Amino acid sequence: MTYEEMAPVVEAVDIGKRFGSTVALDRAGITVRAGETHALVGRNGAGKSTLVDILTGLQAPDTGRVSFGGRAAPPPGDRDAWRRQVACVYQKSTIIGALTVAENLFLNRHDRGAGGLIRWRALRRSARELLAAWSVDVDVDQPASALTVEQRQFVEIARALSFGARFIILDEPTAQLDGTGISRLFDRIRALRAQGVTFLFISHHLQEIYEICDVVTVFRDARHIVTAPVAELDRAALVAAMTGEDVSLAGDTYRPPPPADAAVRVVVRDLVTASGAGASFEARTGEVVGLAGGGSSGKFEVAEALVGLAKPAGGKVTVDGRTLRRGSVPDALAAGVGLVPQDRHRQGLVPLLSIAENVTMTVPGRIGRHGLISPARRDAIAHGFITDLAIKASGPHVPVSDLSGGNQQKVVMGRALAGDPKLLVLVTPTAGVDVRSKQTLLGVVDQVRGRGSVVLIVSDELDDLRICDRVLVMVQGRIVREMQAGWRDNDLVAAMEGVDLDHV
Ligand SMILES: Nc1ncnc2c1ncn2[C@@H]1O[C@H](COP(=O)(O)OP(=O)(O)OP(=O)(O)O)[C@@H](O)[C@H]1O
Repeated sequence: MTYEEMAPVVEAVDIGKRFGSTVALDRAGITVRAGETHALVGRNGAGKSTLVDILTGLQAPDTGRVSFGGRAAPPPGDRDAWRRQVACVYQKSTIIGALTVAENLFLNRHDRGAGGLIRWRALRRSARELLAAWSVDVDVDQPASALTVEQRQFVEIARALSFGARFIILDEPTAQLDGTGISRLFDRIRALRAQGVTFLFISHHLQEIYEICDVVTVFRDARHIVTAPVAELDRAALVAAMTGEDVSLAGDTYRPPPPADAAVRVVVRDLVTASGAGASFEARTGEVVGLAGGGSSGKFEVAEALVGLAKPAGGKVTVDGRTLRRGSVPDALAAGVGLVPQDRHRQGLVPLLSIAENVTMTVPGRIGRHGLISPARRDAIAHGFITDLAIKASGPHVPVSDLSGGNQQKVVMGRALAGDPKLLVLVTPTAGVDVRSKQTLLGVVDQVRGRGSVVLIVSDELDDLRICDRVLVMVQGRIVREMQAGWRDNDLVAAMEGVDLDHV
């Protein structure tokens, strides 16, 4: 039997799925063959997550059929049968932090001894054996909350394999990893692939697709557009398939820096976070400053202390001469700070409220007076953002929970912009956003700087940092380098890793 004749690991044919008037999938499908690492790409709202829900049995399709290894998928409610076929490792953990790693691995399938008692020693041993079998080096007795993102992903993969599944879906697995974490994940994917595990890999980072995947499937507007070996679809063709148009993503990113005598608007003086990271810097009218660094650099802690999400241990922040009250987001908002936080699920949005309610939440003054809200004004503001940020939604009243992940991120951006901020702090602003929308979001930064505001971009994404006038690089809780626009990628990456290429 040739490779092509072998039944695919998974095949989804003619899948249709609607949510009310929204068509999420329109006779779409995918075929994934044994041993390949298969990428699924598409713009925000193209239908990727909906397909994943259908492939993992979390949602039933309206039409079409799914089969695994040539056999029809299990009935909808039979979770155990689905788990034996497929698992998805999501960006959001499905691990329970309060339980140990061992308990998480064998949750609800404890090996019970006489009298129905859980045999803890046996359970821990099985957990250790399981992780050892897949070369995952993690202490099974520690609480799962102590795991890093990377370890958590490995534990979730091992758990999936222990149910018998040899087909694993990774949903934007690199989104929360730094450079070294990503290479370790890729090493593991390659090793598992050699052991016969098949992956479906979802990512908005196209270079990752070329690095780790063999085959790519593109969805656009709820439809399957193309499936091809990655070697046969270059970057331009891939983006064209995703967007339906010939686009050049390059573009001239150089802008002249603000004049040296531009007024200083933001001063961060000796800011120290609870964990001991620190930063001091100033920013001028119209300046875009990057704050970069790897996983343990402390950049996120500094950003949280700066905007009041966490209480700093010391130092002060002033915006246009006004000192922000420590640890107070309301005070930061009142002083004209706009924020796109790192965790949009916890700090970003109220899912059940509409786009309009979410984007105007922090600016009651703009949508009414004396406590009376003008729905028309609110909708007008939301309409503006839906157009400017290219949010894929039928209108301003759609609840944010109905939007795809990338479109939710754009709503968070809209909310940060709604107050016409003097200082806009963007933490990993393009996480989960498709290549084209990334341009739109970063283009918005240009408009904000054009109005004289200061923008702080906290990220380790080179595309985010490229639009900055200068980038402050943090390593182990300190700013160690300042790099002016025009840096070379290698130099910035080396600086973030704590290596100085000029001196080696
Ligand atoms: N529960 C739901 N209710 C209503 N509409 C939904 C629901 N889930 C998804 N949709 C809609 O279905 C479409 C496809 O969404 P999906 O989440 O599958 O996109 P995606 O390709 O995963 O996008 P992203 O890259 O942003 O994660 C979108 O228009 C979305 O708004």
